Amino acid sequence: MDVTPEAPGVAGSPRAASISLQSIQKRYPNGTEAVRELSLDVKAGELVVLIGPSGCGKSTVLRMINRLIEPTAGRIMLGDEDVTDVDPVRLRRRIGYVIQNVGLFPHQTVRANVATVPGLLRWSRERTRTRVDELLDLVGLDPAQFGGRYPHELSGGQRQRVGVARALAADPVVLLMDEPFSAVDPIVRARLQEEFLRLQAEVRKTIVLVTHDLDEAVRLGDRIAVLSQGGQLEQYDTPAALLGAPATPFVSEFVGADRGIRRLAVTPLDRGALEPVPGDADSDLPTVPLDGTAYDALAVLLTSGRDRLVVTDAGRPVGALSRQRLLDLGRPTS
Ligand SMILES: Nc1ncnc2c1ncn2[C@@H]1O[C@H](COP(=O)(O)OP(=O)(O)OP(=O)(O)O)[C@@H](O)[C@H]1O
Repeated sequence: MDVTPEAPGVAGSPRAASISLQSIQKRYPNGTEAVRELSLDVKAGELVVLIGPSGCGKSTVLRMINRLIEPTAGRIMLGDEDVTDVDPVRLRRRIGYVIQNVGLFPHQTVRANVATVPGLLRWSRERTRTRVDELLDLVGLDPAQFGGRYPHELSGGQRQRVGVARALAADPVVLLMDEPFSAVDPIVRARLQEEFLRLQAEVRKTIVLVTHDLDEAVRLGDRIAVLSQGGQLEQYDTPAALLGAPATPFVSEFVGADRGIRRLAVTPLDRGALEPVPGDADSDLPTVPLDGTAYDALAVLLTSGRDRLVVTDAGRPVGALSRQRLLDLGRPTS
């Protein structure tokens, strides 16, 4: 099993811990088996997305990790520590949690909201203040401008950023996010996702994120866990592998007919997949840089109306791609 127990954080930020769910189960008193038996390992610093149809148990899995829901069976490890029976209140101070409508306290300022967990941990006023300002900066909100505002004085996207800052305030080793971007419109959402990826590159937390949006899963996830009813794990793979080789008919169906296009967006332009630059190539063939994706290349072909392009590295041609070759790259192997 390829699990890193802990990863060093960057400049001043502490570790991120791996998560190991071992045969966890949740059966409600009314007999509903929300999660029958699920085992899942998340590496330290990895961003894993849980996706699946409504009611399949995604939120239940997430809330079992911070014990907002008590598992009826199974074991949960954070790094090397078995936290199955650790006091849930203390556990939650090590685990950030971001939900759909953020759940900011409406009568507290942005600063006070972000300072919630440092307050519980009895940090000094000065340490808290420094940390809160640092986090507001990190999520792209000027502390001087936004620190004293109340949640109703913010846009949806800004509230969302405060939610993320609050969840990161006490340097949690794990961040759990339940549909964090679904309450904002698609344009704000795409921008938040992009900013969030930049933030994650900086803080490198272990993140488990629930979504029902496959594009979001593909864009954000290092790995994606596809669940079906009862928290059954259908496939756990990188976005490219999931789209390229769905492991079960359920996954095939779930990722849908347009997975070829989605797959192109996560397929790098590999030198090995390129065709030779034709000797008679006319010099005005469109170009795409080698560090782009197959999707970028297809977009160039479609907008230029040509059926071949040249791939360049530092401005020099290193190969060619025909439209057919590109479409083959998006074709599943199963
Ligand atoms: N308190 C409860 N008592 C009984 N059954 C419950 C309870 N909470 C959730 N369930 C059931 O457990 C199953 C899993 O719910 P869960 O909220 O984890 O699904 P989900 O995949 O997150 O769904 P969605 O995408 O719709 O949010 C559902 O069938 C739900 O009806």
